[in-house]
Amino acid sequence: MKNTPVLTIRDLHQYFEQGTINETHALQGINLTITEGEFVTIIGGNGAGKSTLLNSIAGTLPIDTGQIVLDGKDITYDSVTKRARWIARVFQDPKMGTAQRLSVAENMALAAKRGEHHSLFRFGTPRSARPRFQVALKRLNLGLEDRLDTEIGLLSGGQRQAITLLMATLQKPEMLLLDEHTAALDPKTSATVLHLTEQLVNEEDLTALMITHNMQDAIKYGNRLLMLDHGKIVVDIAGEEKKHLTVPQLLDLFNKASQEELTDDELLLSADK
Ligand SMILES: Nc1ncnc2c1ncn2[C@@H]1O[C@H](COP(=O)(O)OP(=O)(O)OP(=O)(O)O)[C@@H](O)[C@H]1O
Repeated sequence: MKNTPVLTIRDLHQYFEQGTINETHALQGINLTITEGEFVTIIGGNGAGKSTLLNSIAGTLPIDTGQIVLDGKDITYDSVTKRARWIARVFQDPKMGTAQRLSVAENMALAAKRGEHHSLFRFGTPRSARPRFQVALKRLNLGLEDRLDTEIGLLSGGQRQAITLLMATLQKPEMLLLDEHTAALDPKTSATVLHLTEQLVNEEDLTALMITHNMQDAIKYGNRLLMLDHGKIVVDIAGEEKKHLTVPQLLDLFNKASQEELTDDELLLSADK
């Protein structure tokens, strides 16, 4: 049902090296509710807290203060492994998220069992699952349905990210976290994988959170946009307002909301793409 909260974050604070001269207050009281079917893009300068936010949700960082509720369950103190039953994540590095020496089919078989205890893994590929994997791969339109027995490590970065994405959604996650998952790809491949991301999110009715450094992508994809600055959400735009947003308007919003003028070269370059 739409408008049902999937993820609720209450007053989340994250510190690094607390109490030392190097203390960083990386997340400064984040309050956020993401509802079913929302595809949220997150943008912000270097060090704004984007990865820290995703790490806090995924559980790779213990939370200093605050609460995280996923689909009604308080997961604030749950382990990464436990959260993996409900949260899928795709990283920037195409080598992460797949076992390089295993075949496409073997990787997909493991993904289909995401979140289950490792001792339950039956290594190898149940033959009965192969047609299902082929159908899923065909949707990528990259000819990968004929490469079920190819070692994943032999595929290109773009092909691997496409498969990782597919694997993340084989068992519908309650939340899909995309951590700059196209940043290591060339612009054309990045566009293909982003298009595929949108297609999967829409077709599977997923709830997703995607970090990007590219302002145009942040505007083009998804139905809600958050901008982070110094550990705070400074822009939160959704629906029609987001659809009609332009890069200069977004830069303007950022400069109005931010503690400092946007000087981040990477972000500016991305904006020009
Ligand atoms: N493990 C860590 N130890 C110490 N400080 C950290 C650690 N991880 C992040 N930080 C600091 O926390 C702040 C937020 O970092 P984070 O990586 O979340 O930013 P980001 O928005 O993802 O940046 P980028 O776009 O550069 O990846 C930064 O000041 C960073 O230096």
